[in-house]
Amino acid sequence: MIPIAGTPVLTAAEMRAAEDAAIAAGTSVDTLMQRAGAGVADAVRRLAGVNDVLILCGPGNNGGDGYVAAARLHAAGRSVRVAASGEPRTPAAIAARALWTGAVEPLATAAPAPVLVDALFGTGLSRALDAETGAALGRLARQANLTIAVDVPSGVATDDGTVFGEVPAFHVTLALGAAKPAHLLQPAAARCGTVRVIPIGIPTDSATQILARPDLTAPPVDAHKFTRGMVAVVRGRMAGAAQLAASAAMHAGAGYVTLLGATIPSAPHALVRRRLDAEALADPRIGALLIGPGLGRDDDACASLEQALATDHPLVVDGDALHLVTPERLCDRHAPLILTPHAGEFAALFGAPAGSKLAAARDAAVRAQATIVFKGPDTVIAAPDGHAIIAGEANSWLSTAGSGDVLAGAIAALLAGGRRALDAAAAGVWLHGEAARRLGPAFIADDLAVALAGARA
Ligand SMILES: NC(=O)C1=CN([C@@H]2O[C@H](COP(=O)(O)OP(=O)(O)OC[C@H]3O[C@@H](n4cnc5c(N)ncnc54)[C@H](OP(=O)(O)O)[C@@H]3O)[C@@H](O)[C@H]2O)[C@@H](O)CC1
Ligand SMILES: Nc1ncnc2c1ncn2[C@@H]1O[C@H](COP(=O)(O)OP(=O)(O)O)[C@@H](O)[C@H]1O
Ligand SMILES: [K+]
Repeated sequence: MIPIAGTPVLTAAEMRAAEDAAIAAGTSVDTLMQRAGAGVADAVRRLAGVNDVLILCGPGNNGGDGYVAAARLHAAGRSVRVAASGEPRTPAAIAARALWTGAVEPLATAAPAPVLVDALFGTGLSRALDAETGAALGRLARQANLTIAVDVPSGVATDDGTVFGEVPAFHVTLALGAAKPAHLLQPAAARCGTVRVIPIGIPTDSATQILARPDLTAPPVDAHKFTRGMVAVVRGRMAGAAQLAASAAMHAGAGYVTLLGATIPSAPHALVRRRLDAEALADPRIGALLIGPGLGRDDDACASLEQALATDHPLVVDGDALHLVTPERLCDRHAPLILTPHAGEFAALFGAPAGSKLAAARDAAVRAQATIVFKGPDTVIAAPDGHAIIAGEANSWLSTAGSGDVLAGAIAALLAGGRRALDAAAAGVWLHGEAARRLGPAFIADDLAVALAGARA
């Protein structure tokens, strides 16, 4: 059982291709199923203790994994029963079924057990469970103390994270071979509980990875404020938003932060206030220019945005500014560019997302030739070269006004510090999530900005 941070994410088709490549190289489907079932049995043995186990087996290879796991648990002396929705239909699942010598109970009338293992459907699910199967799964899940899904909870769409009808929330999901988008994208991810990968001995490369803790070492001994990175934040109508972003940039490790468009000193005194003019924007030491938080959408906002776009600084575009640009206006910039839309801003800039959030973020990155941070309860970061990073579940108390401004400031600090755009965006999302995790419940965005420093440590 491997924790998923930093591991690859494969769609159903990519997983099938990896399995097919292993099969073409001489590993049989039955061997892969034995490895999967053995990994599941081992995990269940450790998680279930001495409690009785009920394994639900479906008609495909997910069900095959279930039969293998049942046979192995029985051989290990565990109390295990099997219930099925019908006969297995794939050759590998039929062979696996033959290894299980115990009874197979009808799913609809199966008695509950303290530990429920769902091996009904995996990556092959193409539509909603029939009403009887869905009801039985829901009933048995409610009556169990521990629920474990094999590969994915039955009823979630592997690739886009949608759910077909009612799907119980599992405690643990054992991803076979690699994590899939459904383990990270909502609403499916919330049904998965804790996700662990069960290796099945095949290479699983992918352009998509799960967010992992970035390298956040202290500045080198010879650092000075400008080598740590200078961030300039453009202030707009709602000054608080830009202040929050600037505070976040400071607490995320920028060496020098300036707020452009404000001249009256106020706390924090480390924040340098300057007029927004050509001279300030021409400062060659600016390592990242952030525009959008609280900018407004009036003529002044448009004028500020034009000024920012006329520079060749690395740029982070957030909030209102995302309503004032088009992908075509952005796509020929040469300097690094990061856009940080939430769902509404994404739709305004790129149109309603077609397909999964992952696919939509990737397409948007190509269209704007920018790194996209598509925010929400799940966050997808995508670069124009096709690489993508998905952040797992974050503290839902992040749903508070200004937390996006804090994220934009953190990303600007990491971009100014010299990271590539994708790395800066990923490190910013990680730091933001970690700060929220440390704060726990009901924090405000001001606290979140300050907590970035502790998260960095
Ligand atoms: N490939 C490999 O080498 C390995 C694969 N592994 C395992 O296999 C899993 C994928 O297996 P899979 O492709 O057989 O699909 P699976 O999810 O079991 O179900 C599909 C079956 O259900 C049917 N069906 C679909 N929707 C339905 C519905 N709503 N209600 C009723 N039926 C429905 C569909 O038939 P259909 O009716 O659509 O023609 C098909 O018969 C994967 O998650 C992993 O656990 C591991 O063992 C490692 C090696
Ligand atoms: N339910 C949630 N669970 C986890 N993170 C969330 C949730 N809702 C919002 N977030 C995160 O909080 C931030 C909100 O950003 P945004 O919507 O731009 O807020 P604001 O405009 O108020 O600053 C994003 O980083 C987003 O990913
Ligand atoms: K399953």
